Amino acid sequence: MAGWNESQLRKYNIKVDKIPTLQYDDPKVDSLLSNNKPVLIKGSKLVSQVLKWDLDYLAEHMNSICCNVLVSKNHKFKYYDQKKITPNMTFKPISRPSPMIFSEFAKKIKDWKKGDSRLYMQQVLNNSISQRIVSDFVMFNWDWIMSKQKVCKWGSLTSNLLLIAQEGNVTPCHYDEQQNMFASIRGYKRFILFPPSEFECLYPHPVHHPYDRQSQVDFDNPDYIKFPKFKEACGYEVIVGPEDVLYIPMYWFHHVESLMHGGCTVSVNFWFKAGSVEKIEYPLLDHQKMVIMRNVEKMLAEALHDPNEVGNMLNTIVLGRYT
Ligand SMILES: CCC[C@@H](CC(=O)O)C(=O)C(=O)O
Ligand SMILES: [Zn+2]
Repeated sequence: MAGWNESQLRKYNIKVDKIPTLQYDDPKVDSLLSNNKPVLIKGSKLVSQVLKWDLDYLAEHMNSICCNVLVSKNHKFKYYDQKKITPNMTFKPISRPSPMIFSEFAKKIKDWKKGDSRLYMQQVLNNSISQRIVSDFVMFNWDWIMSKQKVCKWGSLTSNLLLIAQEGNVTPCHYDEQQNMFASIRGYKRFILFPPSEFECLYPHPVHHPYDRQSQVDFDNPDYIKFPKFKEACGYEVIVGPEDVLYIPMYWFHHVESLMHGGCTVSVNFWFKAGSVEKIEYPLLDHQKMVIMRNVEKMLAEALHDPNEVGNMLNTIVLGRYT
């Protein structure tokens, strides 16, 4: 019945459990959402009006729009923050931005051969795209998604990213600081999610590194010497297909891949700001501890006036005293 099979998944040596799959009107959906627990939601019809968004349709209606496209020498598209690249830093990312007009992107995809650089379009949807795309966009099931935003007391919707990936593309393991309702329009994507409690097993880069929020572990070839606890990482796996909506809680790590031999995937995400916490309760939640750790790194870098001094000071504080 499923439109995919195991041979289309990349092989990793990671322990995974399942994520609950529920119908959109199941009352358990709201309790999982409100408790920052991932859930795959079926039947919401969030993007049912845009299932026609395939490469040809989008090329026809976005033809000359210049879009944000990433180019990678391999299959991984590891995001980096350009603002964190300092002049005296030697930073050589594998994937880099290469803006191009949609028709050029579509042509490169069609003509793509093994060995060519891979492409990944990640374009913010706004009203400057094109009349037709805007008129499709307003047909999303906004009543439903806004009702979820309300019941979970999330903050404002910040952006919708239109994601067009080649089969086999991977977004390596990272976390985001926003709530995410991820909708699949075409194709199948495999998600491996890890709760904030797995922080110690995933070794995110330092906050001041361009790869802030990204795991240092290469899932294709993990360095168990540098990252020994990665062996103990426990994740959750789910395949997201057309019309499915996956809730990715803020601060949950996620690895995402477009299934191999499955053709291009088209997805749209809905990023919401976190809600304002009424009052802090103890014990703290794991994601709140990630926020505290981020603030400690930021504060120390500020006080020391040099991000490279932060590690030394943290070691001085901890080694032989807290360990
Ligand atoms: C740039 C966003 C990419 C996306 C993962 C993917 O679909 O490849 C993701 O990580 C998210 O929606 O948070
Ligand atoms: Zn993400």
